[in-house]
Amino acid sequence: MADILSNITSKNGEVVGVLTINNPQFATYLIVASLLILKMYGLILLTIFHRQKNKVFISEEDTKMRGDGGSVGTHPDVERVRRAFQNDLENIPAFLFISLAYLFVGVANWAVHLLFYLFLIARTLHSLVYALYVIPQPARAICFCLGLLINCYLSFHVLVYGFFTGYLGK
Ligand SMILES: N[C@@H](CCC(=O)N[C@@H](CS)C(=O)NCC(=O)O)C(=O)O
Repeated sequence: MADILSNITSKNGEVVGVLTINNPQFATYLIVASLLILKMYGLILLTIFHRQKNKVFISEEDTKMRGDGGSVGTHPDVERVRRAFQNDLENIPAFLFISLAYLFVGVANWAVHLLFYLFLIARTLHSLVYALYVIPQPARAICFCLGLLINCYLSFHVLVYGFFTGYLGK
């Protein structure tokens, strides 16, 4: 294990464990993961905002919470944010898992920082151009593809590492 971790050093230059807080790679994971989750909750809040604004609710009992009416139904603004959230669900949980596994591969700090922050930027922009500002394509497709490429790269790297190091001991 020591050789895997030999290039993970803290700010003081000491070799640190993968899942310790003074490992800058793990710190980046914690920061990016929590920001991504907060971003997803931002979309949930935006869904609630559009439901309240347009008085369209998901269940009968919700319509009775307001004195001024409302109905069970949907609205294009609500559906747009829900699609953005659904797309997050298709991409972010995979990142949360594979990026954590990637920390065990033992790569340079800059690679982790670059890939993780790029993913955060790509998914944040995806939400902004899809749910908030409705920017014409290919803006959303570019953001999506960047996130997808990073997830695929991380998965491939972890796969190769798992195979060669785990199975073949190289
Ligand atoms: N589940 C997606 C798969 C393809 C995908 O994620 N495309 C990106 C770039 S065009 C996207 O933002 N799709 C919109 C969406 O998932 O609502 C879909 O049906 O579109």
